[in-house]
Amino acid sequence: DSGSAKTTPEKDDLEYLTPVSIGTPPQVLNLDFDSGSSDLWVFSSELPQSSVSGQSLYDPSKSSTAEEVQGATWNISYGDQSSSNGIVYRDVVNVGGVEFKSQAVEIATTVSSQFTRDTNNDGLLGLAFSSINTVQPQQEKTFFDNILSNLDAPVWTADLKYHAPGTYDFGVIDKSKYTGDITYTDVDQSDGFWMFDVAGYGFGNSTFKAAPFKGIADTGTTLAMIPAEIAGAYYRQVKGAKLDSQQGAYVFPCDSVLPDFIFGVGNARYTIPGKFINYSLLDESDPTTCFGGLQPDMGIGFAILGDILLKSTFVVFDAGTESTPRLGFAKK
Ligand SMILES: COc1ccc(CN)cc1O
Repeated sequence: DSGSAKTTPEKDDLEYLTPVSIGTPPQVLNLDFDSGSSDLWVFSSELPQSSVSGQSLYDPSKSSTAEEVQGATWNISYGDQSSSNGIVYRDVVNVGGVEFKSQAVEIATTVSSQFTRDTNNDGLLGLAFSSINTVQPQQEKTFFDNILSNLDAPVWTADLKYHAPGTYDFGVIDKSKYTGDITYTDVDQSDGFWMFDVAGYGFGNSTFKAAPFKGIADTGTTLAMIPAEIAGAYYRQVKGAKLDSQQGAYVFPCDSVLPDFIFGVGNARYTIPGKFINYSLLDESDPTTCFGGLQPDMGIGFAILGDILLKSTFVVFDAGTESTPRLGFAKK
């Protein structure tokens, strides 16, 4: 098997939403594919109306193939302090033509306000490792883990774009989506994430600094949260940039010309265009102050390489066969 699904950015590339068919007849929900978590959960007919503001709802009672997983519950919280929880069904799930007949579909009975306010986001499809799936008492597998043995190649790929639709592919590495070679690097999955070594960094006219740091490839995080000293050095190159203490984030004049940010994987070097790092207005009411796409990580011990970084490359999430999982990066 192999398949391809179009993924479409919300405003400012806040997140990328991908249509997923669930149940019989198919109910299509737009989910946020998240390589930083491992639960497939959806807005559902079991939610109180006060928690729903336009999202599409999965209703298991309308699916002839839905089966409740008796006694199973889930409860998840994310880095941005948002959270959700509920109960579990199994049903057929189809992503870009690749189908799994008994995927755990975690239906929300509670969602935090950030999700209620996120009106086009109907839930998340986790693509980190199944070891951090939150279903109890019996942990469930991610969609990728479930389909892995049927895929032509043990991979999924992300081709996210700046302010434009991209694709998530399963089971195939599409040569038309990248240029040059793919550079692979080993993944340490012990925390359940796609964690790898960034070989170093550079920006503007500085020379590349071979100062490795660990990071996770996280399609479900908007920005790139990097070691604080690197973020500080980057924004010192931007006239008028400052660390907004209230936000704990760097802001700068919107007309700033931001330097490109170079990151290394192995011997390869990739460029995040400065344009991507001029992420958005800080506040719709102030057109002069903008918010950076590179921000300091919160000292959690690893960087969170989200969409700002990922969208500048073609990324292969490779489960490996006998060997360890690995990540591949290519220019595009
Ligand atoms: C509030 O919205 C979200 C919270 C957390 C994640 C996962 N990083 C994705 C979201 O769309």
